Amino acid sequence: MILEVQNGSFGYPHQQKILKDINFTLSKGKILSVLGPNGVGKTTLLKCMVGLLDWIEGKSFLYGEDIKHINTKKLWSKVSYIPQSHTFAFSITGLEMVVLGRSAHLGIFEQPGIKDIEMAEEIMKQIGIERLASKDCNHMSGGELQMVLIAKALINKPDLIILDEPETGLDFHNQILVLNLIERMAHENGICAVMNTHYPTNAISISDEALMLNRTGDYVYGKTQDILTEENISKAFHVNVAVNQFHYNDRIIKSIIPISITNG
Ligand SMILES: Nc1ncnc2c1ncn2[C@@H]1O[C@H](COP(=O)(O)OP(=O)(O)OP(=O)(O)O)[C@@H](O)[C@H]1O
Repeated sequence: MILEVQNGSFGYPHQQKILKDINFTLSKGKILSVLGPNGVGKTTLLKCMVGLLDWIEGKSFLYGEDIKHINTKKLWSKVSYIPQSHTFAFSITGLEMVVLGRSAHLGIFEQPGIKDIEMAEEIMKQIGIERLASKDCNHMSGGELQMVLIAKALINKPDLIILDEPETGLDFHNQILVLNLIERMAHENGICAVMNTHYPTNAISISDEALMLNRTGDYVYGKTQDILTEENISKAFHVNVAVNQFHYNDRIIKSIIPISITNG
């Protein structure tokens, strides 16, 4: 077991709890999708699970060790976190951004060296984004930047990657690029991934497990196909949906289509 959350509850100061008694486990090479309506607490959950916010009650464990007791440097050498919004107040190239991902492995005053730069070049080559090495991150498209940020996460050689809405705002081509990459890093390289997503169809296409939050603070968690049902989605989002399944070449594809707002 790589990540485990036990009885996690959280609310921001002077506000009601938004996460109540969350429990889940994540094994090597598995992908967990977190879903739920806007503002329900998905980003908050990602932050709590890796100790960026403190659970009010409950705990997170990495390899069985309470995350609160893991030395920061050690924790961030095993975990990479890619937040949702990306704006940079300074000019930074794709290669420099990827090299920054090595920081958890460097000493406090240690500068990245030639080895780190070579590693960054290698990772960028592996995922097919060498062309972005000298491009300013502030001038990249959403899809290009997302791939650079995933490369930055991967150079850390993490056991767990947390991605907050990695495919939001990307066109179909870039969504597939990013999702394929997440799937490869998990299912071929054994890295665990937790991703927030607003796209149930994407969750169903790559994730092994799903956790869906709803506004009452309740949630459902389990195998993706058992969780992303018409009934569960309708309850969480107050929308009638149709879950379709069809064959495409030798694959079975599932898609989830929103139909109408539910009454009440
Ligand atoms: N630092 C904060 N202080 C107080 N309240 C906050 C803070 N950050 C988020 N919230 C509130 O907590 C709730 C959950 O926010 P969160 O960003 O976790 O939701 P989300 O499910 O990720 O939303 P979205 O799908 O819109 O990205 C929201 O009502 C939000 O306004």
